[in-house]
Parts: sequence; C-alpha cells; structure tokens
Amino acid sequence: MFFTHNIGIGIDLGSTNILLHQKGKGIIFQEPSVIAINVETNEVVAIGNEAKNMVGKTPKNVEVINPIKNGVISDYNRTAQILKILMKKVTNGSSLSSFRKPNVVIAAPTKSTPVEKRAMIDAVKNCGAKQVHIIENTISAAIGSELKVDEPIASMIVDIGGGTTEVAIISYGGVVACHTLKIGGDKFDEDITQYIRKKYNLLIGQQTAEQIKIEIGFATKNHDEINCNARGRYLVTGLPNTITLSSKEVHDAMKESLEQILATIRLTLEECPPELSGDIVDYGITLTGGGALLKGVQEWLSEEIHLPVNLAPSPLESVVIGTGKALGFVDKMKNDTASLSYFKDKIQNTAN
Ligand SMILES: Nc1ncnc2c1ncn2[C@@H]1O[C@H](COP(=O)(O)OP(=O)(O)OP(=O)(O)O)[C@@H](O)[C@H]1O
Repeated sequence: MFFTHNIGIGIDLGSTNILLHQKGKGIIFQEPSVIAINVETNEVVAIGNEAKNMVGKTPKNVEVINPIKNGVISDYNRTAQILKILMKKVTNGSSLSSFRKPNVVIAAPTKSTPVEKRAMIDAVKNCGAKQVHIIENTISAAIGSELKVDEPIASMIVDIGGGTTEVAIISYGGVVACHTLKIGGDKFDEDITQYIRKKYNLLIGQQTAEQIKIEIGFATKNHDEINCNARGRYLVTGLPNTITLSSKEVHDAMKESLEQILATIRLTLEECPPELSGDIVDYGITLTGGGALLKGVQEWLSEEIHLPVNLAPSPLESVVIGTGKALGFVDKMKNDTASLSYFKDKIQNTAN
C-alpha cells in the first residue's frame, strides 16, 4: 500500500517519561525514559516499562540507565538508541524513502540552550526524521492543556514534571516570563527515601518511594490522614523489614521541595507585566505534568497564592498532545503562514 502523505510525529522526551504522538493515531507510546543495556555487547535489552521493571534487579552485565536528566539529554548515545527503536515502531521497521520520512515536532525545555536543542534535533534526525521542529515545553503544555495561547489573553502554566518544574506566563503565543526549577516529582521520591532512611533506618527502592508518594502523598498539610506499609532493608540488621508510614509524615518529607516550587511560582508571578496580571487573576493558573496529580496540589496552591488553580485535562500527556497539535500548524504553515504568525516564531524550523 502506498502513502502519499508524510508521517507526522510529536515527541515529549521527558526526564521520567517519553511520549510519542502520531498524526492520525494519537499517543502511540507512553513509557518511562529508561533503557537497559548489555554493557558487554552494547545491545539494547529493553526500553520503557520493561527496562524500568529491571531497576535494581539486573545481573552485572546489564545496566539500566535514564539518559534524560532534568529534561535535557545527558547521555546522547543511549537516547539515540531509544529513539531509533521508537522510530522503527512508527515506520513498522521499514526503511522509508525520503518523501515518507516523518516530520517531527519535539518539545524542549523552555530555557534549553542552543547546544541542548541541537543535541535533540541531531538525535532525532539521525534516527531517520525528515524535518525536525522544536517547540518550547511550556508552549506545548499550554496548547495541550487547551489554553488559548494564540489569543490576546495571558495564561500561566505550571508544569511539574519528573526532573523539573517549569513555570511560564504565555501571551500571544510567546513566553513573557519563565522560571525553571530542577525539582519535580522525582525529588519527592528522594525526599521520602531520605526521610525513611533517617527516621526508620530503612532503605527503600525508588519504585517503592514513588508508590508511597502516589498512594499517600499530599501537598496539603491538613488532610484526612491515611497510612501505608513500606518494605525495604533494615540498615541495622541488613534484613528485610516493613514499616507503617502516615500521610502526614510523607507531607513533612516533601515539604521543602513543595516550598521551592511555590517560591518559583511566586517569582514568575512577580515578573508578570501589569497589563497581563488581570488575565491571570481572572483565568488563574493551569497545573500540568505528572506532579500535578499529587493529592491536594490544587487546594494547596490556591490557598497559598489566592488565585484560581485549574488542572489540565491530561497532565501526563499535555506536552505530547501539544506537539501533535503543533504538527498541524507546521503542516499548515507551508500554505498559510499568516494566520499562524504567532507560532511561526516559536517553532524553529531546522529543515531549511
Ligand atoms: N498520581 C500521581 N501522583 C503523584 N505523582 C505522580 C502521579 N503520577 C505520576 N506522578 C509523577 O509525575 C512525574 C512524571 O511526570 P511527567 O511524566 O510529566 O515528567 P516528565 O515530563 O518525564 O519530566 P520533565 O518534565 O522533568 O522532563 C514522576 O515523578 C511521577 O512519579
């Protein structure tokens, strides 16, 4: 069967999760940004969920790596290996003639440097993409959260990811104020691990910490207390042990990181041009990213900043949905750039 149209792919290369959106199909991949490698042969053993399940359980010759840190590619070769497998998935393993090679829109951290952007573009191009366009994470998250970014209304987006929190005020399709913090949901996991180690002398694994956060983690101090069990290695005897942990303890463990996120939101609000402040007061701020799913985040934030706080329709998927929608703009731009002038400057076309 012949296809005459180009394949369009949107990519969110997150610190915790990688997502792929294919034009006409929707989200076709949504798994952890993890790769398991046989270090003796350099062969890929697994990626995504399968690789994440191997963390802490592999033999010596298999290494499980997270090649994206704080939203930025930290291990180029491993990221390229993941992308190659994903591209094969999209093209069903067939080698494509140049006119059928996919056009890609990839989201990059709003404050990434030209070198970091270039690394992303090269990684995707080397895997067989035809054109690669970069879109800023926060713009993509806002588009994917159904905010009206192309209208003269200011929006504020807070994307609490795994490795970073990005806070931006967007108006006329552009970022007018933005701050990035290298703290996200994964730091909450570390906070919980440290707390349990210090208080109970128990060493827990990263997946256990994440489960505790999801099950009984609250951003609000005042909530109906709940408990859960945590299993790990008791450091005094070296033997397995189980403790019972309360949601108040988990809140205490995460408190400092939450306060740093709050300080970053306040800082961005302080930089909001006065003409746009009214819109933020009227429409509030929109929370997205996996960290926005922490229990009580909406209540906690609206109490602290006295503004309406909305949750994006699909916090874990906002960015990739935004890249999928941006693909539509890129396609249309070839014929009609005038009505898309806001995005034209924001989506950097590297093909020409
Ligand atoms: N229900 C939940 N409650 C609390 N945290 C959650 C929940 N679901 C997912 N998370 C957390 O969300 C984080 C991942 O979010 P997301 O996929 O948006 O990050 P990312 O885009 O990969 O990271 P980054 O934006 O830093 O590159 C993880 O820390 C995960 O534990």
